[in-house]
Amino acid sequence: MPVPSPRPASLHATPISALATLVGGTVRGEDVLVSGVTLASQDVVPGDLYAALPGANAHGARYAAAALEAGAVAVLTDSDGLDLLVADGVTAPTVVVEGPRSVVGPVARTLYGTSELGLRLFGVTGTNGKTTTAYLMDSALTALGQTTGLIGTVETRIGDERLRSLRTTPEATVLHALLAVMQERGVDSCVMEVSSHALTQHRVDGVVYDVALFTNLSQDHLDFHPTMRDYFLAKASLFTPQRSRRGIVCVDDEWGRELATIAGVPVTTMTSLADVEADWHLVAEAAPPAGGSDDASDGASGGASNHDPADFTLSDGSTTLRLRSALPGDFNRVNTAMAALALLASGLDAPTVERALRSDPHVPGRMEKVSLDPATDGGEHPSLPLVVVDYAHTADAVAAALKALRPQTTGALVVVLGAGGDRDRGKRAAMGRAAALGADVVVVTDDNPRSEDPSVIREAVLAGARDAAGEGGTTDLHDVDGRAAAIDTAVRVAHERGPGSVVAVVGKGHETGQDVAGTIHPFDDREEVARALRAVATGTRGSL
Ligand SMILES: CC(=O)N[C@H]1[C@@H](OP(=O)(O)OP(=O)(O)OC[C@H]2O[C@@H](n3ccc(=O)[nH]c3=O)[C@H](O)[C@@H]2O)O[C@H](CO)[C@@H](O)[C@@H]1O[C@H](C)C(=O)N[C@@H](C)C(=O)N[C@H](CCC(=O)O)C(=O)O
Ligand SMILES: Nc1ncnc2c1ncn2[C@@H]1O[C@H](COP(=O)(O)OP(=O)(O)OP(=O)(O)O)[C@@H](O)[C@H]1O
Repeated sequence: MPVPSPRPASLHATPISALATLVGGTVRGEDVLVSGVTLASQDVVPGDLYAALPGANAHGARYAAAALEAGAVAVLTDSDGLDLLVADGVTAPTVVVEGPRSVVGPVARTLYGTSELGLRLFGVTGTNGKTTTAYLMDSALTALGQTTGLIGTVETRIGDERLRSLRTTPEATVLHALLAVMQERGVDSCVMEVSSHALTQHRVDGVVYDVALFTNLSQDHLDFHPTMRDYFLAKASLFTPQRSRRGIVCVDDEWGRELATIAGVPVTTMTSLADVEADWHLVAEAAPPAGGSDDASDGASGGASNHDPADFTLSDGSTTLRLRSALPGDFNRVNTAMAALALLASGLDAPTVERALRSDPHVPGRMEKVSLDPATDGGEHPSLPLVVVDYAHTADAVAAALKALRPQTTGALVVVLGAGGDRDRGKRAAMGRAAALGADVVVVTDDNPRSEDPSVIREAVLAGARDAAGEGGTTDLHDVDGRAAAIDTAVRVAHERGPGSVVAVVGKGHETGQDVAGTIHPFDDREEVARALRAVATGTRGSL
């Protein structure tokens, strides 16, 4: 998949003097026309303005010469950046403004003509559930015949064109260009994930969401945000008139409840908890009888839609929607309900929303079932365990994923997990604890170790798992160096523990690479699971 760097066909060449006036800056040197803007020297298109921003590693002014070499015709920077340009002998026309990161959005909006968006824009934020909710909405809107755009962790999509996402939420320069291209291609609605990093770094400035959604908040990203409150306030900034028109807030956790009281735009609240006040209540219907529609051994590879139908109602006292979560787990009912309320808020009526959400979404790496294909893998293998690949990488998400799989487990529930290196260290033990409390067997292994020693990360996860023993957590813990070996171990153990065993491989979901010491090695949990299943099937063929 190509990296997203599309530019709209119609450009709004603008003199830098006009941009300086727009952002309250001054021009040094000649007034020139610019037709695009980028903040990465590697992405310059001739005629661009290069936004040289102060960074954690370096000041972007250090890359101005490279940007000009690539065809940029002017620079936007702050006074520190100007000093660096002078020191480096760079004499290009320059717009000087303090806090340049915060003006990149409005500049991009002017150059790409995105101030009046002719499409409906949804923004989803929260610690967990952004990708899933965005896919549910995208799939519902597509089912209604709309042309959709999607911007998120897994991919960026404009209609049928798929682009690789570098981040959950792109830089403002890329975002405005994407929205302009979507307008040109007749996209009706775009659903995008909005990360807390993006909100803090002004990546979505200059964009106003028709509907903003908040799913939940739990510990994550404390390597970036000093405290949970800072993390919360970053998320809350989406619910202000500069950034959205209205909000849908899940008030299942206390952060959602606080957000509903401080939001600067009208919000509709939703809860799945009986004792919490909200505009809309989600009520789960009785689970289908055991052995009902779910079939752990059916053959299709991938896709999560073969799980229990999990019907539920969503009611505000006068209107009741009857909905079905195509994905397992209580939390996916919440995601489906959030999607439903966002669609209602965008003007669709209740029967249309019900119908649209009946489509079967495929959400890559989110509770995605992986099994062998009978056509290519030598027929049915009914004794193999059900294996689910999921992106749970917070303690809350690990607990929720395991809770969702427990009802489908009549043997042992085995989990494979690790924790990412160079990221929030505080969540490692909590993830281990959640794993030991939720599963019968815990296989601790490597996630993306990045620059850290993988054994040190595993030990932190294991320490949390061991601590849970006093609270009834399992003591069946394994430390396995290497994720492929860990998946093998888990599949083998689950198979040995007998029919009805389930394996959850969590943490990397849709990812197709593993970052070890700065090198991305090809690695896809789903492929590794299929390989491990095949090995067990082959090794035990006589008994299958
Ligand atoms: C922590 C963080 O978010 N850092 C972002 C920040 O980097 P920085 O301040 O360290 O930048 P820097 O490396 O010092 O470089 C300074 C400037 O020089 C520019 N530069 C740098 C090198 C070069 O060759 N040419 C060049 O022009 C850079 O584009 C930058 O503008 O500003 C850069 C652009 O200005 C971002 O690319 C960068 O995102 C990094 C790559 C990143 O990984 N961010 C992650 C953590 C992130 O944003 N994640 C969230 C999802 C979180 C989640 O929910 O899981 C996301 O939205 O993806
Ligand atoms: N509403 C929810 N509440 C709690 N956990 C959830 C919820 N939705 C999904 N999860 C869990 O969190 C994991 C990540 O889900 P998803 O990718 O949808 O979230 P996300 O917010 O996009 O995360 P990220 O930004 O890290 O990609 C899932 O694999 C699942 O285990």
